[in-house]
Amino acid sequence: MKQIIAQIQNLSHRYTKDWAVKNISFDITEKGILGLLGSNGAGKSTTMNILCGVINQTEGEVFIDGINVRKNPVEAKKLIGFLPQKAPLHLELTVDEYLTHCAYMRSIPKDKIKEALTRAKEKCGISHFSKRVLSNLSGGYQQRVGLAQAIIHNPKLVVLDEPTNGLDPNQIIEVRKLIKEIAEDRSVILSTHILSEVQATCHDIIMIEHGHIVFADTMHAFDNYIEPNTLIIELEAKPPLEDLNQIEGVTRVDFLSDTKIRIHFNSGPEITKSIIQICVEKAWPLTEIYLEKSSLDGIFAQLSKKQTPTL
Ligand SMILES: Nc1ncnc2c1ncn2[C@@H]1O[C@H](COP(=O)(O)OP(=O)(O)OP(=O)(O)O)[C@@H](O)[C@H]1O
Repeated sequence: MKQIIAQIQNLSHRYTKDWAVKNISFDITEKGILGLLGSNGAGKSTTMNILCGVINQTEGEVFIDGINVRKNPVEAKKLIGFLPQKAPLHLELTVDEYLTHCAYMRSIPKDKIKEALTRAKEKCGISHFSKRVLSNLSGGYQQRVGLAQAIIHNPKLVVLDEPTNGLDPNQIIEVRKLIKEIAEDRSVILSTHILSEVQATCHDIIMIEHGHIVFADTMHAFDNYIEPNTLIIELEAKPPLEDLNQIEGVTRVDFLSDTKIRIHFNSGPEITKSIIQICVEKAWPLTEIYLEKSSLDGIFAQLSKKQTPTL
């Protein structure tokens, strides 16, 4: 059984009148990446900031390796590395100057700082930029420096708030790869509003909406749980609408062009068989058929109709 490194118990927080998060509970297991997925304003940053002891929660408790973050923040923070949504970089410093500053802030003994810098820089692929001023690095490399400061003290848990936000597609791929490498030695929790980010990097997923957990399980369970409810077909000629509407399970038909059609259905994905069958019967030359992945909004709509499993 996997060891638990962090426990979030009945966590609630309100800044003013409304609850930003309400009664959230989950565990973070040792090693691997947990994705916290939610749309803007769902409560991801609030949860992360409480987890890292940046703000104190209104209710509930957070334990890192058994240490209560609210009651013993100094000890708890030694176990956590944090890269907030806006990386806390000092752009006028060189990589070495900045990471040395971070090492001091993390109370790393003076004689261990060089070793800590070398290890973090190697892990994050920035050793060759040691003397480079941060403002002269690309966004992707600045984010690597942000990740290096998060692991400078070799924490057991690394918390990353929207770590690929604002990066270009190539930088996103590189940073995701690096996050996976970082998670080989420790636990990582990352927040994002992009489903594909979680699918590309995480083993477990927690979906949060309006401050509540709406789904919590493995990524594998999530992929099996979320069923597509639209598919696209492409034919060589326009088929009669009434024939498509008569297929069992079809709820709506949208013509994207004369020959490309989106079919909404409320039965299982086996509806593809019925569609192929009617194409054969009616001699409609079918050139393409595929199930569409649900959008985040679509998934939230599906989840709200189903009973939600939690970790
Ligand atoms: N300092 C604050 N004062 C008042 N309300 C806040 C504050 N910070 C966040 N909120 C509110 O709390 C709720 C949750 O915000 P939070 O930033 O945690 O969401 P999020 O999922 O991280 O969204 P985003 O991706 O946009 O950062 C939102 O309604 C937000 O407006």
